[in-house]
Amino acid sequence: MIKEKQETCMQMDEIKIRDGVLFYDEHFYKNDEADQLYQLLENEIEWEQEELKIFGKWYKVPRKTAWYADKGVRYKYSGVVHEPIPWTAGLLEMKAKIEAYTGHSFNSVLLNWYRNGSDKMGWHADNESELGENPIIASLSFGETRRFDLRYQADKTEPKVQLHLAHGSLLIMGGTTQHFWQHQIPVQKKIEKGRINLTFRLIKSRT
Ligand SMILES: O=C(O)CCC(=O)C(=O)O
Ligand SMILES: [Fe+2]
Repeated sequence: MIKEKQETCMQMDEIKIRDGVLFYDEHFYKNDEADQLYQLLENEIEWEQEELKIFGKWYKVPRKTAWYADKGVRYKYSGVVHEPIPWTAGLLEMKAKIEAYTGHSFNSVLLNWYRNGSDKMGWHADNESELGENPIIASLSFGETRRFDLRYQADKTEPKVQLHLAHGSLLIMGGTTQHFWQHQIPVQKKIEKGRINLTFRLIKSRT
C-alpha cells in the first residue's frame, strides 16, 4: 500500500523544498470539467462572509468561506469553531477522485472563494492540533490562476517559493511542510475574476 501510494504521487510533479513535501498536478481536471465545477461551486456552496475581531474591532474576512465535513467533525478557523455543513454530491465526487489518486483519505474540506484579486489570505501554516503531526492537505483550485507563496520560518535566507495554482490543478502539501513553512495568497490587483480553492483535510481529533 505504501509503495502504491508513493507511485501514485510519483505521477505528480514533485516541487522540491527544504523540510517539506509538495506535489503538483496542473491538469488534475480537464479544462471543461474545471469550468463546470467552478460554476457548480459558485452556485451551490453555502458561502459565508466571516468577520474577525482584531484588537476589539470587527473586520470582514477578505474572501468568502465554507466548511463541509463528516458529521461530528469540528474545526476552528478565523478564531471560531465551525460546525460542518453536510457533504454535497459534487464535493464527495471531488473527494473520491483525490482519495483514489493519492491513496489518502479526508473527512473535511475548507472552501475559499477569492472574488477578485483584492481578496487574499495572509501568511499562516495549517498547523492546528486537530490536523495531527504531519498533515496531508490536498488543495484544488478553480478559476483565475493566483500566486501561492511559501516562506521558510526558521531561516529567512531560504528563498521564497512562488507557485501559480492553475484552473483544475491539485497541490498536495505533506511531510513537515506545515512545521517549517507558511503560505499565503497575496493580493494581485489586476485580477478581476474569481478563484475558488478547496483544501481537503483529515481532522483527527474532535474538539
Ligand atoms: O487558496 C489557497 O490556495 C490557499 C488556502 C489556504 O491556505 C487554506 O485554506 O488554509
Ligand atoms: Fe492554508
